Amino acid sequence: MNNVLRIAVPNKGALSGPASAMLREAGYRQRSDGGRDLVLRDPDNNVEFFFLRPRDIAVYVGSGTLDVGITGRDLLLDSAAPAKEVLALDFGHSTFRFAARPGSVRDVDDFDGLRVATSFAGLLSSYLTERKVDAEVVKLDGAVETAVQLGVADVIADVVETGTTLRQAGLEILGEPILHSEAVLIARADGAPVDGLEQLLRRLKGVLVARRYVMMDYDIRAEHVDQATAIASGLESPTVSPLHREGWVAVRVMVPRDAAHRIMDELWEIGARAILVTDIHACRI
Ligand SMILES: Nc1ncnc2c1ncn2[C@@H]1O[C@H](COP(=O)(O)OP(=O)(O)OP(=O)(O)O)[C@@H](O)[C@H]1O
Ligand SMILES: O=P(O)(O)OC[C@H]1O[C@H](OP(=O)(O)OP(=O)(O)O)[C@H](O)[C@@H]1O
Ligand SMILES: [Mg+2]
Repeated sequence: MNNVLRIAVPNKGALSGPASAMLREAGYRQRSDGGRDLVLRDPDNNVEFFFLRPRDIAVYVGSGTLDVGITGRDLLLDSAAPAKEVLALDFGHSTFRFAARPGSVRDVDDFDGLRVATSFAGLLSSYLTERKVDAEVVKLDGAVETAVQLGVADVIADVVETGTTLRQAGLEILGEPILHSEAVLIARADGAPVDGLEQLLRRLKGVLVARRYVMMDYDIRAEHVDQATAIASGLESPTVSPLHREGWVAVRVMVPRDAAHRIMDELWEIGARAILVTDIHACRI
């Protein structure tokens, strides 16, 4: 029997709900909505979940206290913990950006001598060093946008999702994004083997595919299959089965969810009929 896989999961905040939803879709036990358990055992799957602050997760995983965890790429880099990203999870997307009062500062290269407030001091300091900018980093815990108004900083560097918080604080984005972030699965940086990690990865990749793809079935005249396959080629290769109706075949193919309607229109144009789209509930690719 393998060792129990110990998985760190965000206990609150923007990543908490979506992380639990993804694990549930991957077949694991999770806390009920609003649940406050700190530890949850899932003996059927030989795993244990530890609900922790997302900012601390890279520290637990980096030190080897826990085997793997789900956190934000920005938080992982900010921690400088010896942990590495093993899979991007396609939720919790955000950018990490500079903002200031409109017209006050033009570019990062003009930051010398200015005060930049952030709750991601590690991430910001490495960026400023890399860009050879000599600015003062003001470390705050949150509500960073208010720092400019209160005169504590000239510029802020913070997480931006919709940009609403910045606008409400009368600030404007400045320069290029420092980082594009999303939720990621992390493990120890030294790549030491972890019992059960391969299975967890297969399950999470299965959820990503089930979310991104749909199954498409259609009937078409056999001589048009090559043309149809050029429109929708599938992950591997489409399944083609004979139909009772002479000269026709049934085709089954996975297509990207966001392209499904365009593909249906194009298939229809070349003579496909009875085109059906269904969700993929779960898969292992
Ligand atoms: N709208 C958002 N606001 C904050 N963090 C976000 C948002 N969207 C995605 N994230 C990501 O969530 C992580 C921050 O989560 P965390 O739980 O620390 O902060 P939070 O959601 O702002 O919660 P809190 O209320 O404790 O500040 C980061 O990786 C960040 O990139
Ligand atoms: O671009 P938006 O969609 O407005 O989202 C980004 C804002 O949301 C988060 O703040 P949160 O409410 O978590 O407060 P905090 O700064 O205290 O963490 C984040 O720190 C930004 O301030
Ligand atoms: Mg926050």
